[in-house]
Amino acid sequence: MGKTHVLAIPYPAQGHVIPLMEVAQCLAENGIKVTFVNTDFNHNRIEKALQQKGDINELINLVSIADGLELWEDRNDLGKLTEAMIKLMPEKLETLIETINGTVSDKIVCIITDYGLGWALEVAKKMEIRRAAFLPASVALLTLAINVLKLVDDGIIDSAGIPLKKQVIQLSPDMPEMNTENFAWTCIGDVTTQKILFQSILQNNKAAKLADWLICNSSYELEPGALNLVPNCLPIGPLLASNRVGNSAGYFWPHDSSCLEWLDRQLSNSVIYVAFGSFTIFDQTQFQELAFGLELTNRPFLWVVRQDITHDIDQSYPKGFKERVKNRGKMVSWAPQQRVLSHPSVACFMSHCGWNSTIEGISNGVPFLCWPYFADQFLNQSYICDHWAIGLDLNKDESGIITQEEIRNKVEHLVNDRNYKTRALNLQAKTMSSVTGGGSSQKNFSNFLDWIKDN
Ligand SMILES: O=c1ccn([C@@H]2O[C@H](COP(=O)(O)OP(=O)(O)O[C@H]3O[C@H](CO)[C@@H](O)[C@H](O)[C@H]3O)[C@@H](O)[C@H]2O)c(=O)[nH]1
Repeated sequence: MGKTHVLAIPYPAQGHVIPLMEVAQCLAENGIKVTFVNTDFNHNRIEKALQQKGDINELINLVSIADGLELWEDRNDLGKLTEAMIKLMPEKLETLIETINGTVSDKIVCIITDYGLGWALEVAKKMEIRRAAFLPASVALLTLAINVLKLVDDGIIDSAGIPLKKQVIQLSPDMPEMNTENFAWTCIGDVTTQKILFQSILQNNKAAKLADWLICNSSYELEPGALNLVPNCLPIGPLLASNRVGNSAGYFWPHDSSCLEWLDRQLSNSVIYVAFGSFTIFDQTQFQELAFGLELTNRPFLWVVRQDITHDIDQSYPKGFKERVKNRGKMVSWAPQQRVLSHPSVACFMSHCGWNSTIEGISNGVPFLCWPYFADQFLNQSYICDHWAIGLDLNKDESGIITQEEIRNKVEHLVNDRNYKTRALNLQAKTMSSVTGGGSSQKNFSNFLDWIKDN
């Protein structure tokens, strides 16, 4: 008998590919064959960045389809990307499935798609294939998304998703507050982009009704309030490579593992880990101020400086910066983040608060310094600072800059007040209980697996 075969398709962004790849690895470990569909653009960089073939289970087959943009077009323009994808990808996906099913005996029995690609659920429905949606972000974000029409009715946003006034809302007392200015779609790009993203939320909400399963990278222990509002959303997280024996995969840039040896040489609980995910861009002034701030802390730091973190080709560090910080500072262009955060030398995490970074920090009991950039990151910041109280936010001065003194002061505050670390360790213990010893996420995953196998 052939193997059970599923197709997994992530939204084409780093924070979406990595956790869905983790789901795929867990399925493959349980004997499921997975066809993992990236966009051509991401497929090429993932293949290039892959360090060891063994990092991806051999039951996972990486394939790709076009995203509808030209090679040179800006994929960080999410409005443009969303429009291009919806025009071309449904047809490409359908053809891909037909081709696969026409050539192999073990036909695709189920599609697992990112919640943000509702059209893939429609394709699956049309082709009479069973379907699951995967949410790589917080369940709090999902509750916001599914309540957007109520927000329109309540006069909080207009029918295009634009806030009618600046205000703070709370969907449940057991969830963080949300500022209308920082709704996931209102803090991205220009108004045109925001309207496109809002329309896409409406379409995805509608398509989600076609899903037989909705799974997410969270846990009941972490987001009880939000999960109460969406009982059909089943958490299977935290999704981490360390839950199995293996490395994370699906990263867009090669990991520079020299930082692990550097971490080995640092004192326990001493290092500031600084990383802002895959989208954050700094202007030159802020970039330099961050460098000065790290210098001013007088503490060891590991800083991920992506090649595209500023618009300047030549990221210029302040004059003499590297000579002054010497070995106290380590800069890499991309780190094996999950392994870095589990290293005993790491004291705190200066982060953009992407959901994966948030989950990875929590799972290792690391307190945060929050520096959100866009999308759901402000909501995650509220979770971290106000709701779980495991971190501090970095505030801008009147000229809109996070100054070096602010960085130094907040680092000192966070590291010297042991309550942050204590709460972070407590949250870690609670959260990790869901993926150990038959915890709730393990049970959900096991039920999900049974459903997939039952074809
Ligand atoms: O040097 C690095 C830095 C990051 N990572 C990994 O890259 C992923 C980054 O994910 P995330 O922290 O979620 O950030 P983004 O890539 O910015 O993720 C996008 O997708 C997330 C999930 O929807 C959203 O929460 C974010 O706001 C959105 O920007 C994580 O698994 C990290 O471990 C590395 O491997 N090496």
